[in-house]
Amino acid sequence: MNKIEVCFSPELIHLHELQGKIVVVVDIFRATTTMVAALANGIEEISTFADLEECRRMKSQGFLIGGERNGQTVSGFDLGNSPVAFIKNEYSGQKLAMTTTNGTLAISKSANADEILIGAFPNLSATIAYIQKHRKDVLIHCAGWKGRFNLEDSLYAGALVKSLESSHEADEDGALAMKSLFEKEGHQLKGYLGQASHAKRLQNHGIEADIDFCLTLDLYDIVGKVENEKVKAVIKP
Ligand SMILES: O=C(O)[C@H](CS(=O)(=O)O)OP(=O)(O)O
Repeated sequence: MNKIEVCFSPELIHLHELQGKIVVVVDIFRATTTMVAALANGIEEISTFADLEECRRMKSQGFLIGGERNGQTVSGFDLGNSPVAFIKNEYSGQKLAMTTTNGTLAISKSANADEILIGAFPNLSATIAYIQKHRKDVLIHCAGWKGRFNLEDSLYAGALVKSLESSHEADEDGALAMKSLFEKEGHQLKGYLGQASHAKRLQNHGIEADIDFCLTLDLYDIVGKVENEKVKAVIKP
């Protein structure tokens, strides 16, 4: 049986071994959900940047540039960090460069993993199917918020731990705790996560549609995967 564990913040990732594992990076609100929505709606590949100015420079190389700081679209960028911006296929065929507060940092801190997947509720089942097929130990890397624990990434971690229980043993307390949380609250994702502090921040920015989208299950049959430092869609797990 393989193992599954949870890291609750990029600040704690140094405590975990990444080599040989599939690392699932998750930032439900909103970076990884936005990446999955972008790929499912025709974006060819996504380059991620922790540094804002590096990301901005990609515009001159023909990239669409998307990003936020403190939840607000960066001045001069084409897009912010909203998954809903992609759902009408408007940017199909383009390459996206992206920088966000938490999600892109978690991806850069996962570089030593065997494989890096991009986790989101709208492609939860596809990601589960990919992991079941590839049979490796799994580490769920929650992006959290500015180094802190958050509810939404942790509940997603619980959903993965629960769904993989026949193939992956949760042998550490974080994974066991999140499985219990998902067993208790997973049936009412939108009700439970509506109280999360990041959901409230998004409400304050007037972007309730993003919350709803980020908590919708299984809209897409693709897996987001980092290949040669770009996030791409794997269509068939
Ligand atoms: O855009 C978001 O929702 C957040 C912004 S912040 O952390 O609330 O400042 O960024 P993300 O990297 O997607 O968590």
